[in-house]
Amino acid sequence: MSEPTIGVLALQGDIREHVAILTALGAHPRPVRRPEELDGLDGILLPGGESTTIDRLARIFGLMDPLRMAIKSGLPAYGSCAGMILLADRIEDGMADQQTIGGIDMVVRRNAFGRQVDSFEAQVRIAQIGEPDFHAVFIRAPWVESVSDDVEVLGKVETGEAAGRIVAVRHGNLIATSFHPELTDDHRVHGYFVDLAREYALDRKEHSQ
Ligand SMILES: NC(=O)CC[C@H](N)C(=O)O
Repeated sequence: MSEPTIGVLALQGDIREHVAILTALGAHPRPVRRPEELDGLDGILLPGGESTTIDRLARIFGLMDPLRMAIKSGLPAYGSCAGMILLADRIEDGMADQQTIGGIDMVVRRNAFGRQVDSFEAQVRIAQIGEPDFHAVFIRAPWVESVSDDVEVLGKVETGEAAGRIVAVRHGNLIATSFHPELTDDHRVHGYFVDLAREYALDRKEHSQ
């Protein structure tokens, strides 16, 4: 079976780590900086970093509308941390003119876990990737404040002060996590996304025959 080609938005943030994991999983990662680099993708990964910077650069590079169109047309996407913010239809505590790509019908609060805990680690249970719980690393992370009925909650924080907060969701072909799975050796979240991109690629091939 041919493996999916997955774009990694390469404007700012943890690009290299995601490319390495996607490669280890057998997918074909491709950095995306220009609109034409979205052509022919089976998925796109939006890395963590700083959502205001990524938004600003995406607008400068003319990528914002092409990304919106690609996602509207059904392209699978996975956003981690700042990437989660980019996939949210609405944000709280954003910068005054901050825009998102949108697609997931949810409200996400930026830097939600508070200044005292800029970063922390906690267990997250995600039924779709199985046991054991995912050991998640959060860095100035957002949380999901609320979701519409169309959004599936994939995971909540299980341990510590933030227990109960929604930190992983799926809406159609869009997945988002508050945490950074590229910083641990557990590749199950990336694997879940690669599976989604592989299915999308197969579907597209069948429909074009
Ligand atoms: N690690 C991250 O991606 C942090 C996200 C960052 N706080 C933002 O608002 O974009």
